[in-house]
Amino acid sequence: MSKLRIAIQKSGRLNEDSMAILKDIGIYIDNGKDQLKASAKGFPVEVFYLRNGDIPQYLKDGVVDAAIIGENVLIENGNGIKIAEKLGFSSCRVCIAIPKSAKYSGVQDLEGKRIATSYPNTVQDYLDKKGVKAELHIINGSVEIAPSIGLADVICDIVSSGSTLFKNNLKEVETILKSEAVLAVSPKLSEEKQAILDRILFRIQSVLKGRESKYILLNAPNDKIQDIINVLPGMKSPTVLPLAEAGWSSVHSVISKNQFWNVIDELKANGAQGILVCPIEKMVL
Ligand SMILES: Nc1ncnc2c1ncn2[C@@H]1O[C@H](COP(=O)(O)OP(=O)(O)OP(=O)(O)O)[C@@H](O)[C@H]1O
Ligand SMILES: O=P(O)(O)OC[C@H]1O[C@H](OP(=O)(O)OP(=O)(O)O)[C@H](O)[C@@H]1O
Ligand SMILES: [Mg+2]
Repeated sequence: MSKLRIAIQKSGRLNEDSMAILKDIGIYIDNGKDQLKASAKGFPVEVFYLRNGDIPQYLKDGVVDAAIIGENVLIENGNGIKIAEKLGFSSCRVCIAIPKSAKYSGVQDLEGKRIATSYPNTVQDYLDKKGVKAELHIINGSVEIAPSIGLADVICDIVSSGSTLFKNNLKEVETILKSEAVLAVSPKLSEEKQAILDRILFRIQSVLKGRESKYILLNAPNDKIQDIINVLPGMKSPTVLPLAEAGWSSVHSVISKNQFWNVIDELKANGAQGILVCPIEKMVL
């Protein structure tokens, strides 16, 4: 039986979360140090440890079938590669930044400027769309230093917290795109491998739904149960169980992680007590 070849970043920002999601979907690998390829136990998958920047070419050539990769790298260099799922980690944006002291009134101010970047295709596409001509300088790292050493007037690089820009006396003036880690798929995927990928996608979706949800349990007087149910929609409908103490019930439900703090006051106002909020490992719908 053939195995699905999945590439993940060998080391860097995506490695740890990529390993974690594989583990959460039941793909266990013995990742000995310096191992570049490993077979999963009990599942038809082989994991390849590669440089993030090299992965698009491997996908295009069908050397690997799928990969966990930054969406920004696919936009830069991934024509024809499809995204099967957004994975919700390594969120960042690709931005244009200029020295803090420089004036900026719009994208036309980039005309004729020297722009240092590791993402030349992304920047060129953006400039073409805006009808601006500039000179690109391609560098592979420490892009933010370029203006202070006189290599460029402007940079285009990844921004997350903004602290690298701040430390280098730069300010963000344009956001070109937003990115997060994604599961990308080779255009050369066979039908047999598509079936393995479908099983993986189903598992990933269960893990992602679990990550964004919480299990909530609370106690409330019976005459308040309907009000509480109205606040807590749940997956289908909440479970209501009688407590040993007469006149009281326990309500169990699932709630979006982001909704919880918005409804907590309403729950308390409706007489909820002993509220427990627990993580959900997987959610199969
Ligand atoms: N500061 C950041 N915050 C959040 N995500 C980031 C940040 N910097 C990069 N990323 C995301 O993580 C991906 C990997 O970044 P990282 O710096 O680890 O590797 P790289 O040097 O771009 O690639 P390679 O594996 O080829 O060396 C980027 O493509 C981007 O999607
Ligand atoms: O907005 P921030 O939170 O400061 O993050 C942005 C920085 O993170 C990335 O660099 P990284 O640390 O990955 O170093 P690298 O250039 O060696 O890849 C990116 O290239 C920026 O320099
Ligand atoms: Mg980096």
